[in-house]
Amino acid sequence: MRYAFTVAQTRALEEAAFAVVGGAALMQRAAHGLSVRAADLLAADRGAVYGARVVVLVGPGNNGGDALYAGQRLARRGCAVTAVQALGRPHAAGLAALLAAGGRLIGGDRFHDQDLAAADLVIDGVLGIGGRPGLPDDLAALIAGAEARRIPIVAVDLPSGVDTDTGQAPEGSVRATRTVTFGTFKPCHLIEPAASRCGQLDLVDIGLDESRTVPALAAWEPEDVAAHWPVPGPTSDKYARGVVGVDTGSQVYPGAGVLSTCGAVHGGAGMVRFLGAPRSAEIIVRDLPNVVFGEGRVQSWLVGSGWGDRADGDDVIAGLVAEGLPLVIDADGLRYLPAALPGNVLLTPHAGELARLLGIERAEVSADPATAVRRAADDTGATVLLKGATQLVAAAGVETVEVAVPGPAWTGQAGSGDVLGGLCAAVLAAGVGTRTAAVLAASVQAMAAARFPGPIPPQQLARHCASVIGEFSAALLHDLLGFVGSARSVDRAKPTRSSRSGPHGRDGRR
Ligand SMILES: NC(=O)C1=CN([C@@H]2O[C@H](COP(=O)(O)OP(=O)(O)OC[C@H]3O[C@@H](n4cnc5c(N)ncnc54)[C@H](OP(=O)(O)O)[C@@H]3O)[C@@H](O)[C@H]2O)[C@@H](O)CC1
Ligand SMILES: [K+]
Repeated sequence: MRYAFTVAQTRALEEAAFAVVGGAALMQRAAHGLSVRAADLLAADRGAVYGARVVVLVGPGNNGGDALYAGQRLARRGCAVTAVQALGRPHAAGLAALLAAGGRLIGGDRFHDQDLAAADLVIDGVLGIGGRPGLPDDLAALIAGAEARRIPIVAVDLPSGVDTDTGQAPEGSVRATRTVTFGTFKPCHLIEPAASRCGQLDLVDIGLDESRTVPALAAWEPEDVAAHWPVPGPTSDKYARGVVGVDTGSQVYPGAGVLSTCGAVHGGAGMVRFLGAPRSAEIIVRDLPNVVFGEGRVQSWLVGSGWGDRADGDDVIAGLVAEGLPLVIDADGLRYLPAALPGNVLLTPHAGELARLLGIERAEVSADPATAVRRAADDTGATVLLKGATQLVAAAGVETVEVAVPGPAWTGQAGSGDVLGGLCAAVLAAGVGTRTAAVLAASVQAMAAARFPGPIPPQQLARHCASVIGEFSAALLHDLLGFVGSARSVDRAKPTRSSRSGPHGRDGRR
């Protein structure tokens, strides 16, 4: 699990550490970690650190200070280091240290694209957590030149130009090969589009103590998903695995009914009851013969996908909410919400649907998705899974927003959301809590897309989800019985106390 803290939280953590060791010591720790990772990159790329030509883009704050002190260390290891005054006046002590080690400083107006031609590495120390989003055009053009020449770029703390707390990345923000961050992750490391501008992420321990601060984000990793997936035990029957009731699809959108059922089946439900559109049922009976159609015992419900306009939408949802079972409300079902919902109701909007729910523009959701999803949870009382490039889950009254394992954009296609609704309902039927179920389902779909990338139709991707889930099971059998499952490739880590509820208070309430 990776935890991220906002700028305000990071500043408070740094203040506390300052009081113990002083600001200069923290900067030296940061610069040391940065220089070691920059040197590793140089050694890997060109076989040696000695003799490398390093360009350090320096801004006016401590981010530039970190970069200058790292430049000093690289100069001492035999690199030719040129600091470029990219923005404002550089950190005075850091600059003096670099110059004393043999580095040099050039004014930004005297450094041009062609001067980059010989560089082996660019260090981006323009802006850190004190930065406002966006970079001046001439600086953005210089950075674009380094990217075009495929010169590796190491970002100090975060890629300059991005919005630290929201993950927005205005045109011209740095796209790094590697980002070396200090103390804690920040939201921009985990939320798109900034996250993919970080390249490889490294966290340097500078001695911050975040254990008593509730994180803004908790990002799941594949081993967390494997450790929390509800794998059936030796005595589990279909009711232990869980029965999903599905009321989806319509005469106009029969496919959504089929795909949501497909998601529930391949997500591991013990049984799926389809009670949705007759036209969907005609296809399901042929393609998924294990699905049943009569009323009966159900442990979670999935409704809304492919409904279109539905005259009894309000009544259906009100009735299921009153029943009290875990309930997934997807797509068109989101148009029929009662005023207040309990936390075991999971809403699965994409950005446009979330905007409609909140009565705001889609662009506002995209500008700060973590705030939007948390507000939706607080306003409705439900748990909310925001689908999209970064999949976020928020529960009412809970400060920390969960981030699902990211995957390739191949899941961005019609039908993916229907399958995801089914996956969510399957995990809920197995008895997993709503927030965790939503993160597990979104993560497994992303992991399947990462394992089997390409333009794969959603029903086939659902089958690949089943393969990924099967590996969690193979890992568990290995642990239980001591044999090596042939398909084992997921490293199954036992959840630690801290990853379940721990010091970061994943269940922490405001
Ligand atoms: N604190 C610590 O303990 C540690 C901190 N560390 C390091 O410090 C970094 C944070 O340092 P920082 O606070 O000095 O902020 P930083 O981002 O370097 O620059 C702020 C300056 O930029 C300016 N400016 C902003 N946006 C702009 C824009 N778009 N265009 C133009 N100018 C803009 C802004 O101007 P102003 O807002 O005042 O007008 C201000 O002058 C952090 O990321 C980490 O690398 C590590 O050493 C570990 C210990
Ligand atoms: K930076």
